[in-house]
Amino acid sequence: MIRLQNIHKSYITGTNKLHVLKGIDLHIKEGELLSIMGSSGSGKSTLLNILGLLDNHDDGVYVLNNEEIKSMSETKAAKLRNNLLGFVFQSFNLISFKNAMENVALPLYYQKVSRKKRNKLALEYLDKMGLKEWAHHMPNELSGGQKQRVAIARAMITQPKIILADEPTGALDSTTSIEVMDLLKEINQSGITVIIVTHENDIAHMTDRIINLKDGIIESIIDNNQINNTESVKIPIQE
Ligand SMILES: Nc1ncnc2c1ncn2[C@@H]1O[C@H](COP(=O)(O)OP(=O)(O)OP(=O)(O)O)[C@@H](O)[C@H]1O
Repeated sequence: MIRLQNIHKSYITGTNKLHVLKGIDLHIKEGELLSIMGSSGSGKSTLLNILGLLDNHDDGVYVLNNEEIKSMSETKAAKLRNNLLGFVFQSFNLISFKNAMENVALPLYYQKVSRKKRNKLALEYLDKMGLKEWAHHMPNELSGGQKQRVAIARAMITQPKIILADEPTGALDSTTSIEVMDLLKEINQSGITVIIVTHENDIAHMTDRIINLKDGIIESIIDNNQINNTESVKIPIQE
């Protein structure tokens, strides 16, 4: 589903060049639940933005769903982004003057789906997230966990194959974090690939694999399924 080969990314500010990703090699299988960890500034969000086609890599090969990204036009990349990917953010990014149903329906507005159909679908997705009664409430009337579930419903309404979540539990207390993770796990069990950036060990250990980034390279990969099934712990990176 996703193959990264020797991905590099630098940011240039004024006369300074900051080399953030220094050769990332990674293969993510369809249906995987994966987390990316690493200290602040290690390049987690940069990597997620590249995976989500929100930013370009400078060098290396990125193949998404059998298509190489670098040689792709911006229009094609936007189409792929809209059809294949769903995004969830730490700060929920809900529109404050639209109710929960309208927030969930928004991606379908851009796909020119009729108001009646998009509201019907939004209600279905809110129902799946256990939020049907909250459909007509404004974001400021919802708890953090409810807001994140609305944001997840919004990410799911276009039926993406991959969900990219940047610190989805970063603004939530621990009980609510587990609830949101359980929801993302359920989504993953329906066959959707889920990639989560997190600072929290507990959250990362709920995923299949943990990618540890350090200074722009993958320092180690932890296979949680192997840990659960066997004695194996860390898989060293082979250069
Ligand atoms: N658009 C940009 N322009 C210039 N520098 C940037 C830009 N985006 C990120 N950086 C820098 O790149 C480095 C990596 O940033 P990134 O956000 O990927 O790290 P991170 O691991 O996600 O950090 P955090 O955990 O704090 O969110 C940081 O030093 C950051 O300041």
